[in-house]
Amino acid sequence: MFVKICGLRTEADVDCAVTAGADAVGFVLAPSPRQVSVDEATRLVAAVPPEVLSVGVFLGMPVAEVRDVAVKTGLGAVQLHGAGYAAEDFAALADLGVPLVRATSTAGERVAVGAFGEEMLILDSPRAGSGEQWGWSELRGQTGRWLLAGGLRPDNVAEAIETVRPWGVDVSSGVESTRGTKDHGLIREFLAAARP
Ligand SMILES: O=C(O)c1ccccc1NCC(=O)[C@H](O)[C@H](O)COP(=O)(O)O
Repeated sequence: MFVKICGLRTEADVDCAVTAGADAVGFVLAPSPRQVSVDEATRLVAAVPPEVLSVGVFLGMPVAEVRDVAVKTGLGAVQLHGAGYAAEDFAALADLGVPLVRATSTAGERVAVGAFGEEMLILDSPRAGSGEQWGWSELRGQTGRWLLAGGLRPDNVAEAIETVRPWGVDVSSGVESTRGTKDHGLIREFLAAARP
């Protein structure tokens, strides 16, 4: 089970997630209680070992700017949120050689782009990063490399995996003590629950 822990803001967060076994860590470069600056992201990405994917999360930033940030920070993947990005935006980024991940805020927009060498998809809640659950228990037949996101927590992730059988899972709110502040115990609990 591929596990992404998103919204990390400190080196201690990165160390905790990596040590607990996360396959990917996310840094939010968009308005959010978890937002980090480009300089902070550069410092955090440098703390991520090569076997763990560092994902930059963007919402609406012009793709030329996303490209510059990806190059400057050394991000391993770019997660473009929302429906505002067109196919040509991905083409503009593809020559970066940076895997692209497009998150969709509703199960209806099943947009997948190349990532991790293969197509990848994140099916998220209508309000990304909100901690809100959505109708993922109704999801059937989704195949390929896709992550389930939206309202996951240590106490529901095992059931979500059993019900929906995703390729991976992605969490932010469910491993926080307060919005924007990661709880390292919850990060460890989530990873243990996702991989019993
Ligand atoms: O996490 C945010 O604050 C955020 C802000 C703007 C766009 C996307 C954002 N997060 C994207 C993620 O990948 C989250 O991990 C995902 O939406 C799950 O969030 P949560 O329901 O809080 O676990």
